[in-house]
Amino acid sequence: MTTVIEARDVSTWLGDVQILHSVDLHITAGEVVALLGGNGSGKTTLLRTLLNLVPHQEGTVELFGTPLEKFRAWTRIGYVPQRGRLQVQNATVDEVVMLGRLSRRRPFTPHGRADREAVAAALARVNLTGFGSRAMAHLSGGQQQRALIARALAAHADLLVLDEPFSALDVRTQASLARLLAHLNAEGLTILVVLHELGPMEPLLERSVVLQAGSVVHDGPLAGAPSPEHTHHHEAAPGRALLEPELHAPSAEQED
Ligand SMILES: Nc1ncnc2c1ncn2[C@@H]1O[C@H](COP(=O)(O)OP(=O)(O)OP(=O)(O)O)[C@@H](O)[C@H]1O
Repeated sequence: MTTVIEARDVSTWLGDVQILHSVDLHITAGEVVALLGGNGSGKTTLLRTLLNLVPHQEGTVELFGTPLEKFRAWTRIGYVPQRGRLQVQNATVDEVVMLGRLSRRRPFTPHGRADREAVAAALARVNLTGFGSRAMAHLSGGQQQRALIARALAAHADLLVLDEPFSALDVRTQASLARLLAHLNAEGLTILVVLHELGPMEPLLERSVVLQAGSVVHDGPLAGAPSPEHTHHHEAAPGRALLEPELHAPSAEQED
């Protein structure tokens, strides 16, 4: 099995504060793994550490078998950040998806037919054909997520890393996004996704990793655990029990 992510004993400080404590994470090709945990438990920091967007002070990270410090094949990884972090509101959908092609091209060469075809094919795969000239700001939340996934597909990414892609999406949009991710996984894409609740991803998930205060407190299958929507029992699988306070808290975001 090809190892996609191998993190060992990773600790990350942001400023003076230690956020991640000796985190281990192993993901192999073709897996769908959910990263769960309460607010501030370090999920985003872990993603950003794995992608070398913040430095880690202890431990080792390998991506596709290459140490992070030496890893250059960034087109293999598509990162879909939290929507609040999206800084491309004024760009058109075509421009955003074309960003996925930038790193595949030699510097300063204009994009050619192959790039335009790759963008069109990626938009078709996420069902956004015809949306290319629209501004990102004018898309719905679900369509924005699809456009960002298309950017990764245009780059021919093998690994998709998504940070709370379902937040602020209505239930129907969540379900259709989950179907898209299932489809892409069936085609071979490995998926690491930060989730606040399992929701429509549950059938797709083989494994969950739960962070609490920057440490991994659960890493294993979801199978057999009672649904979080139907239980308050703390004998539920750790991956669920730890999420319960948030699952049952009213969420303003979901009223979007
Ligand atoms: N630049 C920073 N300097 C110091 N602490 C930070 C910084 N950025 C985030 N933190 C803290 O790190 C902790 C982990 O944050 P992180 O965003 O990784 O958590 P999270 O699990 O993704 O949370 P959420 O579910 O709310 O998005 C939080 O306590 C946060 O306040």
